[in-house]
Amino acid sequence: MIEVHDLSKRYGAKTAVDHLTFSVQPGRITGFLGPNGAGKSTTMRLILGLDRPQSGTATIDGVRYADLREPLRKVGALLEARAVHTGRSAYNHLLCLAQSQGLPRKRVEESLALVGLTEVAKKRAGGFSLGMGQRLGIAAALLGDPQVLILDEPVNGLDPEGVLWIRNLMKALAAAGKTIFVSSHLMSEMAQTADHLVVIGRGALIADESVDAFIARSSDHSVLVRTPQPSQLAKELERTPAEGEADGVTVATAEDGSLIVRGMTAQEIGEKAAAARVVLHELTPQRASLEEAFMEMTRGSVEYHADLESQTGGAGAAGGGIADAVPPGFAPPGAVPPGAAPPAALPSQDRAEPAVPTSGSEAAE
Ligand SMILES: Nc1ncnc2c1ncn2[C@@H]1O[C@H](COP(=O)(O)OP(=O)(O)OP(=O)(O)O)[C@@H](O)[C@H]1O
Repeated sequence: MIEVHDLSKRYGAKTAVDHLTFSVQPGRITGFLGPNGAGKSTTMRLILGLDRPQSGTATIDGVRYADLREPLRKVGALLEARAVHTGRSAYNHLLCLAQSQGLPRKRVEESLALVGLTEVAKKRAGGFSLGMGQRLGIAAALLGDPQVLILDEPVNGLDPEGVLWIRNLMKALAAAGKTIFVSSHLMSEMAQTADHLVVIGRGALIADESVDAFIARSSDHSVLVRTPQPSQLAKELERTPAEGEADGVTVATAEDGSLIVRGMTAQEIGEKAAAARVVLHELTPQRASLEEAFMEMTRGSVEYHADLESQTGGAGAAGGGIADAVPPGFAPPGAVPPGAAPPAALPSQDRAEPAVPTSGSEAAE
């Protein structure tokens, strides 16, 4: 189990992690979400002892990472994708890591097989594609057959088959009782993978709950209604509520003529329709997607808004422009938010040196 208690980290005037408390339980996949710059990577680095917090603690099964006797047997980590600059073969890269930790050579072969790199094991890792580099990083994380896995954006650079592979791998590991803590920007992927979510914004905790509870808590609940008498039903639903009835009901008409009702349950709508002798062809509660719930819940915590208005000549406001397609707070791949250089590129005076290599690709450099 990972336990984070009252953890805070500042870089100069910037608070990257703000009194964060949560725990990550074994036997399930915990997704770690937050807008760009929310502090996810910093939190993971703090858990892995790669940065020193100003206050608070982060422990793995009650022990700080730096105090773990055999860290790779306890925790495997893949930090955010970086280029693999190694002239070593994938095999030798893993072998160096294994030897530094007293792990048997057979774990190198097993890990390579697990991530599907056996055939290219003798090839120079520096020549690997982003996806192959990710697989190598995951092989390094799995080397010590650790109880806890910390994965920062593991699907980054993977093709659909690779995404499916890592999803199934994480599910199998969680089912085997391991603790899986994984960050991702891909909400649809997280919705299919995670059992539990820890959501942060501007370094502070926004949610620590199941995916279902998180979605249910987002305010966008609506019911889709199909009826041959839409205007009669809309009038019924929107009329001044009687004592004890739901207030603030809104009814919108979709392009296909169906009604989208907010502020009432499907049951209430059905009963009103029956009382008014309105025929219903469909009555379906609409569940927000994880992406919609995430946008709703993190709206106040998004730091980096792209200035889409100026790029689209205001088309965003009118609908149908780029602004409609790109969620706020999500920079395009490779874009660096203003003032937010990736941690790897920043001066290292504020970082503690890792006691042992933790992340795959660059660890043995
Ligand atoms: N070494 C550092 N020096 C200065 N500021 C830093 C450093 N590392 C992170 N930050 C800042 O701390 C904040 C949190 O960054 P972090 O990389 O942890 O966020 P994140 O949630 O992982 O973001 P993303 O989703 O974009 O990867 C950002 O504002 C970032 O600019």
